Amino acid sequence: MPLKSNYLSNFCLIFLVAFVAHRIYRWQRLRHIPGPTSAAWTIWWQLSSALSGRYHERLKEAADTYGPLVRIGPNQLLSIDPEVLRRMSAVRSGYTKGKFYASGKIVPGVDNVVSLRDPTKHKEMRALMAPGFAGKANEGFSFEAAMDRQLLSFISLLERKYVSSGSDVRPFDMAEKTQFFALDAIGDISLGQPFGYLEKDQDLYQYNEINTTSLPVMNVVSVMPSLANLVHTWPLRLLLPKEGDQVGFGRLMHFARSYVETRLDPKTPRAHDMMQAHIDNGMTKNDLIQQVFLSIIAGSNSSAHALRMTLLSLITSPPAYSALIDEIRRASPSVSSPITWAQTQSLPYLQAVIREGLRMWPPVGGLGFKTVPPEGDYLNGYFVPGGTEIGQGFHGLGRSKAVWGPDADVFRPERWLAAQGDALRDMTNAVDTHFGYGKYSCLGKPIALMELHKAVFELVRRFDFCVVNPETPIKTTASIFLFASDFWVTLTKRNL
Ligand code: HEM
Repeated sequence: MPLKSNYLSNFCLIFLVAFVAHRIYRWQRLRHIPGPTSAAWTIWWQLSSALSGRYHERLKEAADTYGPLVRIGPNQLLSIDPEVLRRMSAVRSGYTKGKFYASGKIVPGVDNVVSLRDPTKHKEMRALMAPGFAGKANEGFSFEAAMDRQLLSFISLLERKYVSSGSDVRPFDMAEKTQFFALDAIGDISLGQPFGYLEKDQDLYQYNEINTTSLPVMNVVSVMPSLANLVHTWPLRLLLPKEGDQVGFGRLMHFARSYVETRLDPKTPRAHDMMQAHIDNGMTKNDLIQQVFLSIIAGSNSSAHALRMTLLSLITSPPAYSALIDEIRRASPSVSSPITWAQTQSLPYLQAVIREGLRMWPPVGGLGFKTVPPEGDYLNGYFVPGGTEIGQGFHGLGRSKAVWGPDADVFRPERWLAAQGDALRDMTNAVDTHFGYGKYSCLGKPIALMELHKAVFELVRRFDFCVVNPETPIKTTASIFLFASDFWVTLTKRNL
């Protein structure tokens, strides 16, 4: 018996020594890179920040304190340097997707373009998707016509139900309505039909409600990617949404499957939408189902948040708001209704507003870690060993005083009009990193930019907005995407 307990205590001792030695080894690998002290030892700093709902702000504070390359975990760094972000994702870069991307898997065991970490498979999937998202297909498949239909439907909803006049005051939550618009727009563009959010003016199948409660879970999984595999195993997977569910994500899964089966049925007539381009390009049924999920999740949360934060910034910045109204007033008689994408490109103040909104409020909160190639790399004066993971700090970059100057926290579209030459090019490159870059760049960027330019122009052309709660105009939470609620506004008709 004493012999047995001796074995056990020796085993425990060896385990403890090995554990401590491993921790010390991990700590010393990156000890030359500054960061919060506790972050260097465990992932608790990341996890507690992610759980706080203010992860983006905690990361920015860390970068403000420690510099553009900051250690946020035992093997994790964060970069807010636009050059580093571009270097990591450049087409020929040796960096690859980090473990973070496991959190992008939507259905257990099935990869999509976001979760695919193998560089060859990811490249092949992007090639399959590219024609559906490409500018040429945009024309052929009338992306702009679909966007216009849903923009007019959005305006019609606001005119029908929410115009205030005199003592008839009709406050409404613009956070919710922008989500409805973004969902119907991406539905019409990618699936050839809107989901009906704008027509019904309600959260169909509680999708939004469940979306906003499950995104924080994805956020935690993104900090602890091993959880992604764990939650997909029995018995935890019994808690995950299922196709038979009547609400939320399970309902979406059922919709995606039956929608794709109908589209693949030889009796279904050909359509003019992104899905048709994917079918024509030879995507499998499983890949097509993933496209439906991606369109809804990646295509609605980000655009909706960018739109609502740009609107909020505008209506709470009187000089910018009046300058945009002036530009719209001058342009109005000569542009179509809704304004075309091409016409928006001749309105410098509108373009400056959209860039400034994206700069200050990047809608993607997930860090999209990339793994440093085996030979290591030199970044911001530090040697970073191979295998280190580096996250993309979009919020910190958008507010970096080193990049934007001392007024980085101020919504001032004029900065885009004043800049010229190399300075303007650097600013544009920096804000563009909010869409990712190179081999990992956002495939929906042209759709998002079209949506933002058209919607801001047409909303401000028709309505005057006012926040209802000046003390807390909106509530936001950081997760894989930033999301919002309680953006209470009133609007009155404007005739330009
Ligand atoms: C303002 C709006 C948007 C922003 C800021 C944005 C930003 C991003 C970012 C940061 C990434 C990841 C880059 C990385 O992994 O390093 C991404 C990927 C992606 N986005 Fe967007 N996005 C927006 C709108 C959209 C829309 C409307 C769609 C349409 C469906 C879309 C589809 C995608 C897809 C498919 C990917 C995966 C690309 C890949 O892994 O190769 N996004 N986006």
